[in-house]
Amino acid sequence: MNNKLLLDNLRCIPDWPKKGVNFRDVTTLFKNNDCLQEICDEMYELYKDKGITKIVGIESRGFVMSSALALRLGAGVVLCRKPGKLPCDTVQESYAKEYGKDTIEIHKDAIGEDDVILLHDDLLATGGTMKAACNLVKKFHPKKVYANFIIELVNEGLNGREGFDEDIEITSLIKI
Ligand SMILES: O=P(O)(O)OC[C@H]1O[C@H](OP(=O)(O)OP(=O)(O)O)[C@H](O)[C@@H]1O
Ligand SMILES: Nc1ncnc2[nH]cnc12
Repeated sequence: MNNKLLLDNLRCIPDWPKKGVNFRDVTTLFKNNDCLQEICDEMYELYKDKGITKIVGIESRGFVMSSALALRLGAGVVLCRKPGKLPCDTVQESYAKEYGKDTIEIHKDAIGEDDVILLHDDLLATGGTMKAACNLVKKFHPKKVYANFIIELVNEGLNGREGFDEDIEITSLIKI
């Protein structure tokens, strides 16, 4: 069920960063402690029994709740970053974006075969970023991979949930 507190506090900016895009600005949830608590509580309920050992936060808005939830779950945090930002050896994955290509990367020693991974980002639009992150994490052969978003865009014809591997369990807190 969609959460009224979160929906009421989420700012939407029409035509940003370009005409036709309704930008869902999660910073208006992050700045509000009631919303932050609510997001953390809901995520905790979803994942408290899954044995999550590491949360992989996707740059940059995925970093915020990753660390809050990791502290609550007793898990670690791994940063999934845009290229050239991580200082040590990395494993990379490239993916197609609306215009051109992009790449994300994770430190080579960040994940092991015993890990149960929760990937987290603020928002699912086309799903390109998260599908690439799933492919990247699978290169480490963890025991299990989950994916979570605060916001899932379901009414814009983007079909972001399509194309994920079937073994990835996906959740979102609010669907718009
Ligand atoms: O489902 P998709 O179509 O891949 O879009 C979703 C991605 O786009 C946004 O990030 P952005 O690239 O704006 O990066 P930022 O968080 O660093 O601003 C958002 O935070 C997701 O990571
Ligand atoms: N509509 C949207 N709002 C916020 N972030 C996005 N990333 C991709 N599409 C977005």
